[in-house]
Amino acid sequence: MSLLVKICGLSTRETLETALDAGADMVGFVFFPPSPRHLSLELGRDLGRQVNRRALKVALTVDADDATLDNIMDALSPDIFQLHGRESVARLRDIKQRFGRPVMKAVPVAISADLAVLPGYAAVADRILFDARAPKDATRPGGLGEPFDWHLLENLDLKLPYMVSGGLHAGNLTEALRLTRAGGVDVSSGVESAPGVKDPEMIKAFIRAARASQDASQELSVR
Ligand SMILES: O=C(O)c1ccccc1NCC(=O)[C@H](O)[C@H](O)COP(=O)(O)O
Repeated sequence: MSLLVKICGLSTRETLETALDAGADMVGFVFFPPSPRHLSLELGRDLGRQVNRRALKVALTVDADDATLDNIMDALSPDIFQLHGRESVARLRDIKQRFGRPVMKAVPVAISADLAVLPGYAAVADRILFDARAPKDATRPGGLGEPFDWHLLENLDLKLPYMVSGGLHAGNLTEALRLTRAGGVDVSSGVESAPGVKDPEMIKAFIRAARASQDASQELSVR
């Protein structure tokens, strides 16, 4: 299974094109007004068209109601909904049934007890995204550029596909993958020159590093 690479929080045509050209598997679009990466529905529609099936479109929301999700569905037609709030297992089930799209549930991690939510979510979600738990005074639950202790996932036994995120960059993603054995990596701050400002060279460097890590892991597995 090849490593999935997600570039999240894209908000311009140029940097979206860079991510697609560099081979991102997933491109994430944030619909959460307090975020510096928040997109209007109009921009989401425009960027969504630009993707043109070259990657999976991920719509990122936080405790969004049905009307908000309806609007995002109409504008972006996401391949995956990434639910990054306090959405319950029942809410995940509702969203899957209402929109007929896979859902990726973000699970905030700071201590091992944070993993207690996994059995419930794993019964409904299609994929899990492990992210660093945001500080209590944070203005958003993700996209903060801080890692969590990847050792917390060392003994994880999860049948569901999962990604690791939180403070990743080209220089640390290999270690994150080694410790977590995640099937994908997700990044936002680590490819930005400033909050919400994606850097094309950093995007390319991250994807190069992810592919190099994937190749090295595959070489080891065939020895
Ligand atoms: O990116 C945001 O601004 C954001 C806002 C609200 C909820 C989640 C958000 N991002 C979620 C992501 O999938 C990020 O890629 C993930 O948290 C990693 O972010 P970073 O640590 O900045 O790489």
